[in-house]
Amino acid sequence: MSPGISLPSPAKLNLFLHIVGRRPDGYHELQTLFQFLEYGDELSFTLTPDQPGVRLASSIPNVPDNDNLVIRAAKALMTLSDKGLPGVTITIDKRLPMGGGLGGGSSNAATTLLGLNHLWNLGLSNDELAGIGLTLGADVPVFVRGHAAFGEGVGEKLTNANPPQDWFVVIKPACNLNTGKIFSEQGLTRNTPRIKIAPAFEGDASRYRNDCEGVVRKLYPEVNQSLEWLSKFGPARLTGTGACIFGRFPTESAARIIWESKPSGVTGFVAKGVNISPLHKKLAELK
Ligand SMILES: C[C@](O)(CO)[C@H](O)COP(=O)(O)OP(=O)(O)OC[C@H]1O[C@@H](n2ccc(N)nc2=O)[C@H](O)[C@@H]1O
Ligand SMILES: Nc1ncnc2c1ncn2[C@@H]1O[C@H](COP(=O)(O)OP(=O)(O)OP(=O)(O)O)[C@@H](O)[C@H]1O
Repeated sequence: MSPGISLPSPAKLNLFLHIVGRRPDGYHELQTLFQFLEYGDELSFTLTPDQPGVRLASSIPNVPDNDNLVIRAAKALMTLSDKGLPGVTITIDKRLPMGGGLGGGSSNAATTLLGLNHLWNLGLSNDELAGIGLTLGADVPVFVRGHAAFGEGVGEKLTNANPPQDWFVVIKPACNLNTGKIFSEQGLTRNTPRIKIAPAFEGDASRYRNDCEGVVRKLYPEVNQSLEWLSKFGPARLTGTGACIFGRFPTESAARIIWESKPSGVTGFVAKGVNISPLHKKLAELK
């Protein structure tokens, strides 16, 4: 049996997302609050000393392996090392909807960076891994660092935060949504005044919003309908550029009661918000 490990690749929520400006390269400057969910994909890494290189046990639908963030992250690490590294087969057990604003691809990239740093004994620091992660996507660094955080810039300037670890009902409306398209919409709010990060948010993200919500609601009636339904029970909001939305509840049972009353055909899940990533909890157990 070849040595290997299995690691969680959790989802994130943007508890709020403000667009505060635009950089000369067209990217939007954000202020956001990231929290992890105790729910996500699972990645398994099996070393294959007799077979060099990195490969997926099976492909993800509609994502060529060379574009898969897992392969891109593994290759980025491989090129950094001059050691003869053993090959690895990576299995992705996907639970997170893709293109849902839950950061599944970015989280998979971060789990790969941390998992292979561990398995290959590369000794890279989380700062170094976050730097590599940023070249793969703006949301990768927060998953690498593994602590709930305020994100600024495009989300890479991180300040640790401790929002309440509530329970969430997450709904995936039946539409697929493209981040680039939402950020290029004319009607998008791009001038929300910057807020002072600490301690203004302490414990209460409910007075903040997601600036993408207006255009997403207009373009995707499915998102609008889901938000209308979920907001009957408390504040409900979009995560990232959507399409997923979430409602916050103080207890698991409160969240489950609402989940059980969902209209037929609605998909999603119930999960706890956590300030330390499940990935980092698992890695700490392995040390
Ligand atoms: C929406 C968030 O999930 C919030 O956490 C992230 O900001 C998404 O960041 P990301 O994963 O880097 O997004 P991508 O899917 O690579 O971005 C697709 C496209 O959206 C636009 N984009 C993305 C992020 C950003 N801050 N400003 C942008 O204008 C860019 O045109 C980019 O080419
Ligand atoms: N391992 C992967 N898992 C999911 N998507 C991947 C992966 N590798 C590449 N991708 C590509 O990335 C796109 C975005 O996927 P992801 O699940 O990260 O979306 P998201 O939840 O909207 O992320 P974000 O909140 O960062 O915008 C997918 O549509 C897919 O083409």
